[in-house]
Amino acid sequence: MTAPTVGVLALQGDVREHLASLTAAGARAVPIRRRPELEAVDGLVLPGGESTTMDKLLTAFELATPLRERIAGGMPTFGSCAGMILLADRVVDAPPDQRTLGGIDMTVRRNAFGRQVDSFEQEMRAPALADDPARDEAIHAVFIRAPWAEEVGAGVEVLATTVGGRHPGRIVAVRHGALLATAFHPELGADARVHRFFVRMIREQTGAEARDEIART
Ligand SMILES: NC(=O)CC[C@H](N)C(=O)O
Repeated sequence: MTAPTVGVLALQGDVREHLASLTAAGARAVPIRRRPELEAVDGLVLPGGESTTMDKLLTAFELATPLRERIAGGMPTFGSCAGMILLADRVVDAPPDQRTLGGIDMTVRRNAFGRQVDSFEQEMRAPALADDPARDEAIHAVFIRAPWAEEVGAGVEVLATTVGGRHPGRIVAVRHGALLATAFHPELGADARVHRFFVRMIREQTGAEARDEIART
């Protein structure tokens, strides 16, 4: 199968790192700033950065509505950190006028782990994200002013929770259908497992669409 084309929203945040991780995961990775570029991708990454700023830039670049439509239409989308906030249906501890793109039935708390100085790294068990789920390998997770999911709806699969530290047991990776979110930054460092997981999600989705198309004709 040819490599899926995966966009990285390139308005703000750590775009370059996601492009590199997606390439390492076998995708054709492209930065996205305009609507026609968005229409050409099989999946999209919403990078970390600052969700309030991204919200404003999405409106300024006239991307908010087309993005909401594509996400609602089933485009596989992966949000990390600020991107996780953008994918949440509900946000707490955010400015009252902050909007999200939505899609994942969860409430996310912004800056939940504390301020910038409270940023931390830890090894987490996340077998669902591994290349081989039978091998329970630890994932090295980097949290930078990260959110957590305060509550998730019935259709949301929890993929990872924090261990130890000041805030153990917090939900920091979820999947809801074609949508994936992590509170941490898998694009920092050489481990492309989360991006490979996302590329597999896109391949599953495009494979299913191709089978539907054949069934219709
Ligand atoms: N590293 C990050 O993406 C931080 C997210 C940031 N705290 C926000 O609210 O958007």
